[in-house]
Amino acid sequence: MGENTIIRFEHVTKQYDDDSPVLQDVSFEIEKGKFYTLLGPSGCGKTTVLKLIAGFIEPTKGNIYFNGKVINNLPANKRQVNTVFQDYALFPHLNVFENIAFGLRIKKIKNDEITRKVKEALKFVNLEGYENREIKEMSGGQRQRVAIARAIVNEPEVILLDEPLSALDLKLRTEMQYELRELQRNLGITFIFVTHDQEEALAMSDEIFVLNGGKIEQSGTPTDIYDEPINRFVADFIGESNIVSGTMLEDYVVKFTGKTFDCVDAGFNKSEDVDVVIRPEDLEITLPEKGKLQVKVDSQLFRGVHYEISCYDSEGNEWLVHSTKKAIVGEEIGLFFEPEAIHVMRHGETEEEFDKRLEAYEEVNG
Ligand SMILES: Nc1ncnc2c1ncn2[C@@H]1O[C@H](COP(=O)(O)OP(=O)(O)OP(=O)(O)O)[C@@H](O)[C@H]1O
Repeated sequence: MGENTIIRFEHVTKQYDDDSPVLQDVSFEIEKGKFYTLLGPSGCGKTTVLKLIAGFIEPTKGNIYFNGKVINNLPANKRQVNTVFQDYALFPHLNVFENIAFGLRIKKIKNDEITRKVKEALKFVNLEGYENREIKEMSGGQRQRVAIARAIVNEPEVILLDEPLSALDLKLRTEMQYELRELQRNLGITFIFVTHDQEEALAMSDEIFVLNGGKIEQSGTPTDIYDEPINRFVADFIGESNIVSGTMLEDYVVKFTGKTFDCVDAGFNKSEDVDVVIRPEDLEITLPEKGKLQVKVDSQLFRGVHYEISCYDSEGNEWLVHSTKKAIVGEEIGLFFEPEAIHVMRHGETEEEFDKRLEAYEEVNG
């Protein structure tokens, strides 16, 4: 365990009743002072991970460590963790000041100390002077900030945020993404943020854990995960992708859509069936004879910065292209891409298997 590790999950399984486990043998480490995001589709177990960290539920198997100590059964109020809920869970009958002061009053902290701390927390979330406002007089974004102030006023080591931006409209949501990120940097507290919105995860996080069906599919920085998805699920879930089936003929040579291409991937079995990913922004529109693939333009949407162009090859695969150049619907065009744009993935490979394969390859090939 690294010296900066604050939370560690060691083979954690969570099962409710006799149902199949909602988390299965999950292991990961959270470091101090970073912004983490748990990303995945509805029901994949994100909230369950948060509840285990907060102490609202206990693991069925495995261990959870906080600063090196097992905390599996430690009551929630004994943990250095505060949660910001999706619906903010503010007290409607208390004003802003009393909402934020609530936890401090329970801890029997002196009045002048409470006033100082609440004011400081309000300053952090840009709500100075709002102490006496009623909750019902606050907008969605302001309530969000009160909820965050209520969490940071306790000076926890970790703040858990369960889809805290999902109730906000798009513009406010984007503003709050910046604010939250800034706030986390200024406070230096570990944030663990839950979302099913991949763009939000990419924009905000130091590290992302991609969850699916109670397991972590991949973890890494936003660029790691975007540029090197390890399997079809991650590629499909993070950003838009063109994913086709292919065959790895030998190291650095892959075949798909009936053609052979140079690529930068290696370490597969000879003639292994693989999934091939190319991101829409890595495809360039050109003349048919200059393209590596020949396709027919099916439809086109203007997206502000780029055109989103949908094309089909002769085998019926769809190719999505993001281009600043316009295409003509119904026309034959060529698609050009560099070898680096091709990402080859082993069917259903896990992160552990991926790392092992790479290690084994590097051992043999240096
Ligand atoms: N108390 C419970 N008893 C039984 N099953 C539960 C309980 N809480 C959650 N589950 C189940 O566990 C699974 C994971 O739920 P969880 O809330 O962790 O998912 P999530 O990824 O946060 O989903 P969402 O994005 O929809 O909130 C779901 O299938 C859910 O129905």
